[in-house]
Amino acid sequence: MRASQQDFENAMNQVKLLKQDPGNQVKLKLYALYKQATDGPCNMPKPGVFDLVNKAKWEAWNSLGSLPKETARQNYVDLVSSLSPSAEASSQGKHEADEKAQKSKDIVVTSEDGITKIVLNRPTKKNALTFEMYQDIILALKNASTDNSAITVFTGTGDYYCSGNDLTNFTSAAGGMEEAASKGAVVLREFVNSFIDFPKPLVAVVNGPAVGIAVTLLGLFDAVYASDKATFHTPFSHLGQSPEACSSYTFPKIMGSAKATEMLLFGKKLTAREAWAQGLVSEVFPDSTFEKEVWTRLKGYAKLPPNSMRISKELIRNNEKEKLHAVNAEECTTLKAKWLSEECINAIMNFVSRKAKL
Ligand SMILES: CCCCC/C=C/C(=O)SCCNC(=O)CCNC(=O)[C@H](O)C(C)(C)COP(=O)(O)OP(=O)(O)OC[C@H]1O[C@@H](n2cnc3c(N)ncnc32)[C@H](O)[C@@H]1OP(=O)(O)O
Repeated sequence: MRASQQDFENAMNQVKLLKQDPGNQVKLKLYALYKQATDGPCNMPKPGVFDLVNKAKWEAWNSLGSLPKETARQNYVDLVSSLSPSAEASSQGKHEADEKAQKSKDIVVTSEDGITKIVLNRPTKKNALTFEMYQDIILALKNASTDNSAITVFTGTGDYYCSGNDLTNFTSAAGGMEEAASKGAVVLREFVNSFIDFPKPLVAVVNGPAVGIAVTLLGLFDAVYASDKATFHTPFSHLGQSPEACSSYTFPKIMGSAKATEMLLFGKKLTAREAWAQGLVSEVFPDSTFEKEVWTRLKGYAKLPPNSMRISKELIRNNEKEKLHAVNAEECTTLKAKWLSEECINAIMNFVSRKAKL
């Protein structure tokens, strides 16, 4: 299969997220493939003998000769995927990769009865998502996409499903807001991409209130089951932010633009029944029987022929995958700028200094 422009852009983002320096040889190879994929064969004059760095880069690029742009793009994507954290894990064996995700502090991953369960496990902070948790979820989804389970389910521990992005992601970053915003945009893009591309049925078991990105992501799930104690709140304007997880596209499509506006612009909080009436939730259950009813049902669904479910999902998702990736890219760029705005910085500071909650 040929790497698309989107795959290429994703790979470029992944490079920025590498935890380990891949070494100069690999970096030169990445540079050369990138130049070949974007500019074509090297026709620049060779740098002088004392310009060591640029000379090494030139030589790496020039060594690719007339390699076609598409092949260079594919080779770049392959090389990055062999370096990415998930690939690092899978190259050490699938079992170890699963272990890595399962050992994660705030995300618990289990697989049983044909269901891979990804549990947000930070109840003292209402399951707010740290940068580390975003990365762990990316890895857990990558593993779940190829494990033996038929369906994958997200849920939360404690009284909340998830209170959205951990607002201290921005205040505790060593390099300050600028660095946090740049990192945030890259992490967010890859995180949302992993939901757009997830190949198996993805189900949310919303055990309590959901806030921010925990709500917007639901537009990318295949089914959403909610306790009647759950609420759905996207206070982006209150936070000086803008929508993410493709909700600027999925929400108007799911509920119509008038209802989407109330949520995404005015921050209207919905009850579970309102969210059901607007098409965001598949079914609402009484909290007293929620767990029992939902898991019984999901265990039944997990016995359906997995390939058939996968192919049906592919038919549905493929119609708009490209659009979703484009929306995700645009939302991340917009958010990166918003995170550096006075409106947003003030809102986050007010939360952190305990002056404001939602
Ligand atoms: C990098 C990718 C970014 C993607 C962009 C995503 C955007 C979003 O998700 S926007 C939404 C962000 N979320 C919020 O604004 C929620 C903020 N939290 C609250 O307003 C409240 O905590 C609450 C309504 C969720 C719960 O209120 P309450 O029941 O009164 O409980 P506490 O406030 O005492 O919370 C307990 C504990 O948890 C901490 N906490 C809760 N949510 C967050 C959060 N989102 N970020 C950081 N910390 C959170 C809260 O500070 C308390 O901590 P302690 O004081 O240490 O006990």
